[in-house]
Amino acid sequence: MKVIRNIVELRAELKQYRVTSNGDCRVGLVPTMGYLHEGHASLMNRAHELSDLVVLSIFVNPIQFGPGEDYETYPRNEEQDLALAERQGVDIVFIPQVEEMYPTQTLTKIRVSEVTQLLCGASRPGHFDGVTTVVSKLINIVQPDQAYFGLKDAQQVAVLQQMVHDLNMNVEIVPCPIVREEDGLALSSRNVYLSSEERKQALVLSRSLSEVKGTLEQEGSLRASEIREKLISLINLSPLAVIDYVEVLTFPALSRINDDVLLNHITGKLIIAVAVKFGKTRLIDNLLITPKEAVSLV
Ligand SMILES: Nc1ncnc2c1ncn2[C@@H]1O[C@H](COP(=O)(O)OP(=O)(O)OP(=O)(O)O)[C@@H](O)[C@H]1O
Ligand SMILES: CC(C)(CO)[C@@H](O)C(=O)[O-]
Ligand code: BAL
Repeated sequence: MKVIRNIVELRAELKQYRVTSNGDCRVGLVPTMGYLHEGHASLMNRAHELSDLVVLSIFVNPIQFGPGEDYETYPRNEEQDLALAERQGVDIVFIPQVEEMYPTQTLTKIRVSEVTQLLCGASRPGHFDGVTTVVSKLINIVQPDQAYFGLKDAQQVAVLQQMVHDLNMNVEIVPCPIVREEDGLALSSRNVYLSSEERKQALVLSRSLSEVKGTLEQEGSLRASEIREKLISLINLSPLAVIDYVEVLTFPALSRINDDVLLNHITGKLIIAVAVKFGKTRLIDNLLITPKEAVSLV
């Protein structure tokens, strides 16, 4: 496994690789902010299935954090990350410093409209501009055939798919399923911030989502507002939970659903997404469903 910290060297290494394989190789990019866990490992596994060379990037991207967010305290552990990457058979790990990615004042930003307006985009103004800008830079540097992202951050997947479509980027965004702890909590680097009581109560995210999934499977004719109300009352049973948002939207367009519409009349996918704060820690989780399929399970 090669650990590379600058762009010139990374480009040279990739060029060499492409020349030796006569261009007959698929390069896969797995962008992360480090503090790696089994959710990240699942992206690397998927990358080994579809790509021949796996490039992992580890970069805590300052421009996707808002003022007062946790950029400075975001968990970091390079040694542990390199051990996990090695175990996963990653070929190249790219770990740039902030000065390498943003050497002078950056005057260009990539902004996707509409799909960035609700959910995390509403709670974290400017966040997705930071994500789309850094992911564009990583795609330009690595020129991957595939780039792998987790559906824990489902809005991020929708935004990035829109971006590569709109900008004709020659890369496939590969969404990967959410990896959970045995008790259901979605893995997240930020779980490390939780106190033991907060960790127990954080289960309310996955449990309330499973419960509304069960309700949808049993009763087809529900409205988005009924799902939202049920989720809000379930989450509020946890005294430490402070709801940021609870939304039921179409996916990947991320549009609101008029309350005249019964969900079982919708043919496409829906996302039921929640963001909840426990103390200073903000956790997200979601469920992607196809209502017609959910109803036909009955
Ligand atoms: N539980 C998970 N299952 C699947 N993919 C995940 C999971 N957690 C993170 N990922 C994916 O890993 C990639 C890198 O995410 P990141 O480094 O921000 O980790 P994170 O655990 O999501 O951290 P954070 O606590 O900042 O949300 C993203 O594509 C993200 O969706
Ligand atoms: C995609 C990403 C690595 C960009 O910084 C980040 O948003 C993340 O970890 O999901
Ligand atoms: N995985 C999302 C990165 C962030 O919260 O900034």
